Amino acid sequence: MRRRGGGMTVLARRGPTVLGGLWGAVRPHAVRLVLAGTAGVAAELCGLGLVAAAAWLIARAAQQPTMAALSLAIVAVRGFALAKGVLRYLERLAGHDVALRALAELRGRVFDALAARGPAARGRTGGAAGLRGGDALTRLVADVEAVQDLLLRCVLPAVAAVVCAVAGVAVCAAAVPSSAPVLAAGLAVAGGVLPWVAWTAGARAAAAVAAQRRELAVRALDVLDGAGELAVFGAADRFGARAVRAARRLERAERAGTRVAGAVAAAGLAVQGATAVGVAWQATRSGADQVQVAVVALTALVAVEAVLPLPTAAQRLREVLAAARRVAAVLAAPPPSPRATAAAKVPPGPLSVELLGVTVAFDPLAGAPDTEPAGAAGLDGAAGGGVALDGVDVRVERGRRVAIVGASGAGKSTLLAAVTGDVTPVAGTVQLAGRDLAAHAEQDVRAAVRGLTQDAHVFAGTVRANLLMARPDATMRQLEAAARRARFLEVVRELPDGWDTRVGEGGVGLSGGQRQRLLLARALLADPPVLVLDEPTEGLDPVTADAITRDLLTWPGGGTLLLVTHRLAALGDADEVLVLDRGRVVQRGRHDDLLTRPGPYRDMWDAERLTT
Ligand SMILES: Nc1ncnc2c1ncn2[C@@H]1O[C@H](COP(=O)(O)OP(=O)(O)OP(=O)(O)O)[C@@H](O)[C@H]1O
Repeated sequence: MRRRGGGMTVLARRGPTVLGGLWGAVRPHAVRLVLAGTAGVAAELCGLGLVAAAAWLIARAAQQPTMAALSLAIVAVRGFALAKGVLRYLERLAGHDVALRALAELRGRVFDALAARGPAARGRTGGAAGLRGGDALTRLVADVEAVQDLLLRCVLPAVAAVVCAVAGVAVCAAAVPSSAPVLAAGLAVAGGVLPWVAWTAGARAAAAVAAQRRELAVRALDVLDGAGELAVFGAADRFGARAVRAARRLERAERAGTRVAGAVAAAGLAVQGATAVGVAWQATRSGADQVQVAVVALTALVAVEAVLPLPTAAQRLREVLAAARRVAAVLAAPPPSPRATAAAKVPPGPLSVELLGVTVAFDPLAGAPDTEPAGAAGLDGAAGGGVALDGVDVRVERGRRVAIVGASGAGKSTLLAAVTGDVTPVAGTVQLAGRDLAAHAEQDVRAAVRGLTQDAHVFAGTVRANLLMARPDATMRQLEAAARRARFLEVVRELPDGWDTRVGEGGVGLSGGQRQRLLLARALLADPPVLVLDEPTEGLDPVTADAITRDLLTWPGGGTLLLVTHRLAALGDADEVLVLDRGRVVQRGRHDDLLTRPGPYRDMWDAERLTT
């Protein structure tokens, strides 16, 4: 359950769990952290001692005592001044050292946590972690980086401030006891009230800035990505003006945030001055001499100064905690579906695939499969409301070639994702070669069930390397055979450097159809025991598409084939056609038989014939 709310109480409730998740990364460097903290505290104390000793020295010197009476104070001033510089340097050195080490450790842990979840956590269909690619990257880079500020800008300054404040009160209490409560009150305002104001008011300002930043990003992307269409429709000026208005709103929000920070900083200085004056006044009233008054007044100045960074730390803490919470969520997420300790061996050759009452539900907002059991998730059993597959029962015998068709959004890709293990059903099981997917080692399943998904990627490199990654030991003959079947060989021959032509980022641009044929050739070269192909002929002309589909369905040898397609014309050779509608198998059989019966398949067939 997610709870909204601001204020320090929220930090108190959530802090331990969030910080607990991060402590693991800092713990190996705890000694360095303690060293940094000690050096920081000692530097602040030296600053305090320096001012107290200097104040005493100046005030006492005005009374023209003997040199011997001043010598100890002179040495103390020199000693404190030198030590303060050295200790401050040590604190910076050790603090940054521990922060960077913890950062590297944390980044490694987040990476391991993401990697342990496998592609399911990052792919198109999301996964148990529910992270999309961009989100995963943000957590790995920006969020982890923000967490280092927790040490450098929040924890270390806070520790130094508290110790310095206590020491300041102790010095005042020793010099003029009645001045100590005045200093304590000033410290409470500067170190308690002002950080709370910064935390509360800063949150509102930060939320406004974040909202306006998002708004500007959306507007700017509209203008940049849609520049062509906007020019055609004569709407470029209108959209440009909207982006400019969003930029102005962001500027106003940022100024408001800066005003808050400025006001808090000014209030801090005012409190510092007022505390010093108040302490001096109280000391004078209680009959202290000139030297004592000077010592307590300057001590108060330094003690309050030590807590002045706290409001800024509170503001930063709010941002850092949000990042820390996201990082902790990655670290604390439960491991992927449990695998059997003694994984069953995947047999060689074509494999049977069976779905038994498989239901897959997506959280419509998060874009990740819901992993709650069906009852707990409140499913009503009907498709819709995030249910992509609804109790699907299908058995595909080994070596069979099955086509899966249906309207857009019917659940075809989700069915393939369930078979590859990229989504975890909320109910039912998927079996490979008669055993649950979970009974096999994950890498064995990935090696046995693969092919072409909708978000397959062309990598930056040569055409040859792009294909060989599916089967590094493939011979030239195998390479050419796969390319020929995918109608990609003719494309290779036209390319400037043939197989050695560079494609992908920074390479030769491939058309949508050429890219699709490359990806299909790669899938065919892999030749896995279960080949899953999601719309392999998308973007190709109908004649080529049908020829490829016919080849896929009739080619001798090869593994079990699950083929998602929108074209029905070439499905006469499929062993079976499954018709999906809103997550359910509503028809199944051979192409010719299905055409003899009224139903969705014949409707789709009629529609296809009309359009071609
Ligand atoms: N990552 C996701 N997050 C949320 N909902 C999803 C996600 N992936 C699929 N869905 C939903 O699941 C349902 C089935 O989607 P799926 O991609 O399986 O359909 P499809 O039949 O392959 O469609 P198409 O032919 O358009 O590719 C749709 O309602 C879709 O919105």
